[in-house]
Amino acid sequence: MSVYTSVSEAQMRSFLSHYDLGEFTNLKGIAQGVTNTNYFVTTTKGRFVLTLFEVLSQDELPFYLQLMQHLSQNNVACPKPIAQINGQLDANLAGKPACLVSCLHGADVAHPTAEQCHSVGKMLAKMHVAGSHFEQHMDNPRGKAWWTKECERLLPLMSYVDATLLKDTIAKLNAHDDSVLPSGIIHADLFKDNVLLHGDDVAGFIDFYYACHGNFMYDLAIALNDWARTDANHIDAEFQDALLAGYMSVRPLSKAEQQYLPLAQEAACIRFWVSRLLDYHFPPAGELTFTKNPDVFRDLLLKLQQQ
Ligand SMILES: Nc1ncnc2c1ncn2[C@@H]1O[C@H](COP(=O)(O)OP(=O)(O)OP(=O)(O)O)[C@@H](O)[C@H]1O
Ligand SMILES: N[C@@H](CCO)C(=O)O
Repeated sequence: MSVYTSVSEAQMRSFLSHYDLGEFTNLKGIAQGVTNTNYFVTTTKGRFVLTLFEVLSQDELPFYLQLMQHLSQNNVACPKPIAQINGQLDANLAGKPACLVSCLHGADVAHPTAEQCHSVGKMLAKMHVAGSHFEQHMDNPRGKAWWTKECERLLPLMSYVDATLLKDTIAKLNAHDDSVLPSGIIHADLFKDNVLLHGDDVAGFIDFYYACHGNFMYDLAIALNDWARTDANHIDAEFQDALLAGYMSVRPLSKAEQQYLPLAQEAACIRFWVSRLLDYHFPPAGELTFTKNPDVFRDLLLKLQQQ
């Protein structure tokens, strides 16, 4: 369950008085999701999603909401943030930073088809193109500096073999100059549970809260490592090709980007192997997350390196 913060109808009615969304009709907690509290809110003007942020601070919210606003205004499928009557996108409810966004008609899928992978690739390319004229900047909070620092506390807790794999791969990635590759706003967490699909079409990307600046191929690699990964934990060539073809139908990849793909996929493995190991060994106080299996990305990394 993921309604960590309860909201009463009276609180909701008072909250809605700051919006031009008609009268309150219904409030329903959303069971999925791990980090934040989410509700479906229905008013006489439609259905919306209310998020109460359990980790992000009020100051951090405007970047992500303005980014989603920019992307949705540029035909990228994602929720549209709803502004208050005073124009502000971020709000506060029950003592938590909060926002209302449009409700998308779709659902996430655990086992996508090749057609769905194609659509996701196409929408990711549209996002990269549209993000290139978003004027704000955000450094990647989970980039090279982060994994280099964080691996120091993980290495002593790992087997010799795993620690060597982690250390050597990080050294290889850090030695590679990826700053010359095309870059811009990336989603940086485009796993299957962060895309709502409607049939073969993308209803919307959600969860932009790791979005930042980075190279596009790395973003594509994060998506490939989840969308094309089978239950047996290997990359399915048909799904990978479909996602890449969808992407390239909007934004062709340069030769340098194509050559970088295998390394980008290793980087994407390291990013999530490290964050999952940190969640496992050092669960944050007031624990809200449940740990996803870190070994998946160690094993995928090994397979990629053996190819
Ligand atoms: N704009 C939206 N329209 C429709 N449904 C949405 C929307 N945003 C979120 N949802 C639903 O709420 C669920 C939880 O959202 P989300 O995955 O963003 O949770 P979170 O806790 O904020 O993030 P995470 O689980 O990645 O930590 C989604 O799986 C989806 O079913
Ligand atoms: N998508 C991440 C969790 C959220 O960052 C993972 O599967 O480890």
